[in-house]
Amino acid sequence: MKLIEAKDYHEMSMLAAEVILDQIKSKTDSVLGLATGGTVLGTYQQLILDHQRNKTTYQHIKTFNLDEYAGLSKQDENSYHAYMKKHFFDEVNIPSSQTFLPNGEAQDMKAECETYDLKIEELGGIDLQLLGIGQNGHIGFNEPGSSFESNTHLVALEQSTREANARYFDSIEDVPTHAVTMGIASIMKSKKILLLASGIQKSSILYDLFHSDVTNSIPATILINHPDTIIIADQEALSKLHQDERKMFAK
Ligand SMILES: N[C@@H]1[C@@H](O)[C@H](O)[C@@H](COP(=O)(O)O)O[C@@H]1O
Repeated sequence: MKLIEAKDYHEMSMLAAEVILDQIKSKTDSVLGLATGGTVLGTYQQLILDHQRNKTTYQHIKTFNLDEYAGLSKQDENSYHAYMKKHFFDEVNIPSSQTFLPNGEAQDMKAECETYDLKIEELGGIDLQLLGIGQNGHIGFNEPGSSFESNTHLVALEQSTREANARYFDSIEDVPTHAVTMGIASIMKSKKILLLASGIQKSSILYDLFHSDVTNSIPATILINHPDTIIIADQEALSKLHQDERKMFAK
């Protein structure tokens, strides 16, 4: 795991966009694993700005999102389908036939998950997976206790996760209780992983991430076993780590 320290949210987003653009430039038909949430919004904004200024093309890019709420229609403004369309897909020249998200309304969820994993494999696997991190250490929606062997599956969301995401909904009761998420094994198969963290609310989990052994009670700790993981975090998110520790992890 290589740590890159950013001054603030804006710098984190700019650095993250650079990593993604390097990937796209080195392989114009890259398969990108994408994330939702507040942390990655600025990164999408930077990619859109670059697309407008430099005409970087997404014509041959394929994308797979990490997760989707169960039971929300694609049109629901809180669905991750709607988030991706609004904040990224509609703003770059990516053909919609090349963007994939789990279907949270699938009748047969097991079949949906299997098909999703197969599709990723069929397109050659994920070259670069973008990740945020939950305050409880979840990646995607792999909550504490998730198996490291899991592929795409249906999960029950922790109350704390529903509370953290309630800010987007009218009330906590409206936050779905379940979601479909790529599993930890699916995420670990990505050739490269880019995890972003910003803000004081992520400082405790980042401290734990760098100090804890690999444990499924903090799912993100598995990332230390991945050969090519970059973490870009801002100063607030790193504020519980000593300067010397930050230097050590930056190597
Ligand atoms: N399922 C998403 C994750 O993919 C995201 O990384 C995380 C952090 O969200 P945020 O960036 O808004 O803090 O929580 C959500 O629940």
